[in-house]
Amino acid sequence: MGRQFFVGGNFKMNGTVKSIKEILDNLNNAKLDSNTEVVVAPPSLYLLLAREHLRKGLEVAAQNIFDKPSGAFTGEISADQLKDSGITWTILGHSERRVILQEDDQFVASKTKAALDSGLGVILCCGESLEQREAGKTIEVVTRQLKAVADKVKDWSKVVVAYEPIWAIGTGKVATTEQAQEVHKAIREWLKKEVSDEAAEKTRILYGGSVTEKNCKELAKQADIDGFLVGGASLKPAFVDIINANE
Ligand SMILES: O=C[C@H](O)COP(=O)(O)O
Repeated sequence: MGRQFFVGGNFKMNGTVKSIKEILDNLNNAKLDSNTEVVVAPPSLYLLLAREHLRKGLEVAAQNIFDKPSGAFTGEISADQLKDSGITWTILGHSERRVILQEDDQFVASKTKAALDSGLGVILCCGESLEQREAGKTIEVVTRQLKAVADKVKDWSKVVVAYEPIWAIGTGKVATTEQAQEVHKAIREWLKKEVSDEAAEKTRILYGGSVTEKNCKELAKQADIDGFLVGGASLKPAFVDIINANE
């Protein structure tokens, strides 16, 4: 299909100056598939360190932004500030923020619009809970999350969708290749129907949830899996093998 493979490393709230430099050095010194776009997302305190330390061609993402450009918003960071610091991507709508910090679809959509308006790329996360999956509501939940964004954003050229079933995140329970491909295909069909033919053809759809160097190759073979958003394994040297899963 010609979509460039994309692998994001979401460090979440992990790392120290020392350990993050070690992870970045490991990437800097590795032979990485030149056809794969690589983005790492350290905690916000370490974004500049990552930008300064990472070799050219490897990009840095924030794990979140606020939807206003500047002002009295204690503790928040804007898309413009990220751009100013050489950060080119942000993750948005991660389930940990949706669930623990109670971010709703509208807020995620508003932040996605703010990020895109400022020229950032967005890794837009979606995914269902185990309860929703067992109730047969996976596609309904995922498309509802995406629809809130589509209502505000028409140009999806800088959006990468990350499908992350909540029950697979950090649990060691990876979705089967069939489960993942089924949802990715449904997301692509939804993009065709609700956004555009072009968005359906070009939007990368990543899988996230207990991806490791062991399961990544099978997942990468699926027609609609265009890469991964990796949590725990992105902190380990084997992250390189996941980046190279599509070789
Ligand atoms: O953003 C990454 C996902 O939440 C996956 O995390 P995990 O690879 O630790 O399961």
